[in-house]
Amino acid sequence: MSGAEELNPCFAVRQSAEWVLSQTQLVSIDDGGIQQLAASLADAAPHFSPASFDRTLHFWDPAQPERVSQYLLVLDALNFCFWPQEGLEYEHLAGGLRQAVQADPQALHAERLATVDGPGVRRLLRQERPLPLEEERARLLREVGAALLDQYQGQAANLIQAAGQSAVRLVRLVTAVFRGFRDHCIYRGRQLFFYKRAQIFVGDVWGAFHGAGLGRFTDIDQLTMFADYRVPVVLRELGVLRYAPSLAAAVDAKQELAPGSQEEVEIRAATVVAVERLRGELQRRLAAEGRQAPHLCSVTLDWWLWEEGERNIQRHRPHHRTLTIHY
Ligand SMILES: Nc1nc2c(c(CN[C@H]3C=C[C@H](O)[C@@H]3O)cn2[C@@H]2O[C@H](COP(=O)(O)O)[C@@H](O)[C@H]2O)c(=O)[nH]1
Repeated sequence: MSGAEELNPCFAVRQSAEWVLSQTQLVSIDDGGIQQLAASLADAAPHFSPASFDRTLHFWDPAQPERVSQYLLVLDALNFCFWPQEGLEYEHLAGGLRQAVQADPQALHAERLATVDGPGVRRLLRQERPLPLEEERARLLREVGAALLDQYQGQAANLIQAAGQSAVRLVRLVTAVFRGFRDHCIYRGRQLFFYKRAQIFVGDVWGAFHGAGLGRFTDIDQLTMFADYRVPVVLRELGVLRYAPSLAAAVDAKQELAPGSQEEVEIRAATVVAVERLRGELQRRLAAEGRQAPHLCSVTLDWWLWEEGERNIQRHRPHHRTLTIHY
């Protein structure tokens, strides 16, 4: 491994996931499923674009890039573990925060974030009932507010600019500056990295700004997919991921899987590797057909898979359940 790779958190995610997959007993990747899914996506992939990012659900104002940046960092500081509350979904987080910023442009000012408490986060998202892990969400926001004030004049936009248009550098900065984004674990004596919220923040900045201005990155293709709890469901339903009977029974019975357990780690790692292999297969197919797919990358592939999950949410089997701040 070269020095540069040692510094590359996205490489660390790929390497971690590949290592886990070399040991897996509970989850396997069906290469026939990869081939089939790549064939079915060959017509859509050339149209993948950062511009598919939803600017109506999310806060967007072309005149306020700083405010958009602050919104996206807060969004992805809180973008985890909705499932303990029946009916609570990502759209309530994105939409609630958007309304908060539209109602009060200072709602996400770093000073406000640095002093927020649990009920304050609930009010920010316009939720009536206590949020899952509500005090943790408040602690994570206080950490973001304090660190922004300490190092970036309170502005997420300054943090983004400090990365010099490198997605890899921005993942490194986010995981260096904010403890809450350090999505890693020790498994069988090894440190494994997933960095889901740090990477999805970079993906969301790229998407919100349609790959221009603050959202311009020269290496966005370095990001991996975002190891959440939705995309594994889609890959399982599409015959790409196969669960051992014991794991399938636990997931389908909605039993909680402990963070860092073999079950949870194998699901997350296999999802990362499967999407990397799917991307490679799609790129090979399109190149062989002489077709261009300028924005085919793990980010746009991830978004397609996640939205495929949203489209089929009623019919798909349950997602795995891990109580965590990471995804
Ligand atoms: N891998 C991946 N995970 C994603 C997203 C998003 C939303 N991204 C939007 C922004 C731009 C794109 O166009 C997407 O529309 C949320 N999540 C994760 O899902 C879970 C919530 O699910 P549910 O309970 O159903 O709301 C939770 O862990 C959340 O962190 C994604 O894109 N990729």
